[in-house]
Parts: sequence; C-alpha cells; structure tokens
Amino acid sequence: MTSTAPAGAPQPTAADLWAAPVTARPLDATVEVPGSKSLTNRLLVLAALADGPGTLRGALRSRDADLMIGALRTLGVGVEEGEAPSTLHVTPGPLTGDVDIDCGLAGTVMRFLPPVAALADGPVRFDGDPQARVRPMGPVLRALHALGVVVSAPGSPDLPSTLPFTVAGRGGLRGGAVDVDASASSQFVSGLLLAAARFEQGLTLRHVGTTLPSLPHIQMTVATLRDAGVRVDDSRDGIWVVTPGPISARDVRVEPDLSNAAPFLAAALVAGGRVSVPGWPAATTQPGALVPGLLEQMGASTSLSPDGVLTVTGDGTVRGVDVDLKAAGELAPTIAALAALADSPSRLRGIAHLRGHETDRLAALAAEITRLGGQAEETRDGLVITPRPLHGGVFHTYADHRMATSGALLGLRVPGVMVEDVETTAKTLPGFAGLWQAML
Ligand SMILES: O=C(O)C1=C[C@@H](OP(=O)(O)O)[C@@H](O)[C@H](O)C1
Ligand SMILES: C=C(OP(=O)(O)O)C(=O)O
Repeated sequence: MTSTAPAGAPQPTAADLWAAPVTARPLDATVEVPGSKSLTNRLLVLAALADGPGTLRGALRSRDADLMIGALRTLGVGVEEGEAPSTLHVTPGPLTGDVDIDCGLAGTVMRFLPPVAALADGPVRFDGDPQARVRPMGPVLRALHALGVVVSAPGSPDLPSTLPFTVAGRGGLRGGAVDVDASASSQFVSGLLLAAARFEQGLTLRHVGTTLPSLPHIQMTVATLRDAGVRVDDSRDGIWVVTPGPISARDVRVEPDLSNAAPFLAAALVAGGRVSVPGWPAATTQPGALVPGLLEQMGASTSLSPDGVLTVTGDGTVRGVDVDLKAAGELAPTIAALAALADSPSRLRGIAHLRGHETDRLAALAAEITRLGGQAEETRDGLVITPRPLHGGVFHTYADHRMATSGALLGLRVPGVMVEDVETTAKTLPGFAGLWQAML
C-alpha cells in the first residue's frame, strides 16, 4: 500500500518546531514517569460511580486526565485536588444531565462516558477536537441503543457513529445482554463494562468482531472492577458478564504509565548506555509490561530490581523485529522509530486499528519516516520498515503525542530532526521535552 500523511495538519511555523536533541554519549539516567492514563481514567470513572467518597494517589495530570476530571465535574461529581495535584478526592453524587462534555482527543473520555451519561437525569452532549470527530464510536453507541438508550446526532435522524452526539440520560438503565464489535477499539468493551454494575440487570457483553485489539486494556478494566468489589465473569473468550451491585469507594495508588516509559527506555537502545524507570510494578495489566521483552528482542538487556526499578541497557545497536503488536498498539510508534534505526528490516503486525487512533498512525508513521529518508510501508494490518540512512527534517505529529515521542527518539541519533508541536505530548505526558532533555 502507498502512504499519504493524514490530512488536516496545518504547516508548522518555526515556533512550532522543537529541535530534537542528539546524544553524543551513552545515557546514564533515571526517569520518573507520571501515572498511567488508562488506570487514572478508569479509576476516576469507578470512583464517580462508587458508593462513597474515594481517593486516587499518583494520578496522572495531563490533558486526557483533566478532560475526564472536567467531564465528571460537569456531570455533578466532586473531584478535588488533595495535598498534591496527583491526589484526587472524588465524591460521587447524582449524575446531572443537560450538560456538554468536551472529549478533546481522548478515547477514554469519548468511549467510557456515554454509558455513564445514560445514568444521568437528562441529555448529555458530547463533542471533541476536529480529529476526534473521525474516531470510531459506532459500536458503543449501537450497543447503548440496543440497550434502550436514545442516542442522537445534531440535525440527523440516523444513529451517530462519530462525535458529536447526545446521550439521552434517563437516570438509569435496565441493562441485560448486548453484542458489540470491538475490532476497531477495545475501549468499546471497557466503556460498557465500567458502568455496567450500575445497570439494574448488570450486563452480558459479547464481542462479535473478527479481531479484538488491546486485550490487556480489557483485562485492566476487569481487574479494576474486581478490585472495587464488582463481580465480573470473563471465563469465556469474548464474553463478559457483570453482576449488578455497588462499586466500592476506595483509596488507590495509580501505577506509573509504562507506555509513556517506553520511549525513554528505548532511548538506551538508540544511544547506548542505560535508562532506569522506578516504580515498575511486579505485576500489571498495562500493555507496557511488554516493553522489556520487546526491547530485548531489539537488542537490549533489561533487569528489574526487587524494589521495582526497571533498567534497560543498550550498546547503540538496534536489531529489526517481526512482531504482532495487537495487544499493545500504544507501543507501535516507539517500536516503529526503533525499527527505522535498526540494522535489519522489521515488520509490525496486528495493528490495523491504529488507523482510528489520535491520527491514522500507520499513515503518519510511514509518511514521517519516509520524509526523513527512511523506507516505511503500510500493510493491511501494520508496517514494514526497512532501515535506510536518515537525514534531518520536519517530523509532523498530527496532534498525536506518540508521534512526537517517536520523532524525539529518531532525533536522538539523526541530527536536525525538528519535531512539530512537541507540546502535543501533554495529552498524556506534560513536560515531555524537559524530561527528555534531562535524560541526556
Ligand atoms: O482502554 C484504554 O485505556 C486504552 C485502550 C487502547 O485503545 P484501542 O483498543 O482503541 O487501541 C489503547 O490504545 C489506548 O491508548 C488506551
Ligand atoms: C490510542 C491512544 O489514546 P486514546 O486513549 O485517546 O485512544 C494512545 O494513547 O496511544
């Protein structure tokens, strides 16, 4: 397949460009990454639906997390900062309708909150960034419709399949059995499951699509529900049964974001030397758990100390890989950047659904690696990347935080890489450029 960059990105001005730093010497750094986006936004939703006030500690504060906080407040939930901005006290209350929710570009907000909105006492209007208006929403909205919820789009008689849309909250939902095709996003399943204990009859949810991406994220949803005392039966592949009942209010600590740790750890492979990330959980449902194994396949050594410090060591040589990233599509931009710097070709498979992420990530990665002189081609479900000598140039990011971190990784070795709008990393990692510089 040929690649064209996704449309919609205006030409950057010089002020939008960040000169990615090149390293002259091996790294020797420890990088503390903030809380997981996926855990923070799940735990916020569960705290909002819980049977009493609860607390999150080590929560992420980023655009996506703050959009979730803002949306929950709009719905009548109390969310107060504690002694640190990463401590959040959540006080559930009756969910109020006749409100507007800004989803920004956050998949977790646009997919997790429509089922919650069905519990509100009036219409909840959802919209987001221009790029959010092309992200797939149809399956979750069709599932809500099948459960008896009225979902509408402004000025159209049809059931919407993208933002903007309105969910007519009626103060509650019967629940029952419903099918969903989650082949475009696991978040359709997670969103329905997170609210399901509050449906009168709970929920029996069956995935009916050909493929199911991001299974660790669904397992994360199930684990966070169970930790909050909700009964979930996931003993049959592609079927989840949530028993109705209270969601327990809790005081929880959020793990660091292992997917955001990935580009920092990968830097040890590109520059040589070592990078350590403290707080690495001994066991986790985050797909970032696959990072050490992937980096080892690409030539790194890794170790996890008993006190949870993950260390990646490299010698500046990157090996090509053939990997299925279906379980961890979030890691694909990092692996693609490594592949462009490798000593042999790579194939990334199982990630067709990345076309519906912040941008069409397959097109964006192929276009930007090619622009720097590399060879990267889209396949039906991924990318084939053949290393070539790279040169500097503008690395467009398409409002995608993980495109920006990929550009930084390439720039570590290739002089003159100018990353467009590096601040787009604030979606999940505010201060990325400073953390990156401090690592060098
Ligand atoms: O549930 C979650 O927190 C997420 C699920 C995944 O979505 P997809 O299944 O759409 O890839 C992942 O890519 C996204 O960054 C976060
Ligand atoms: C796909 C991602 O985000 P979202 O939660 O917006 O889907 C991502 O962070 O890589």
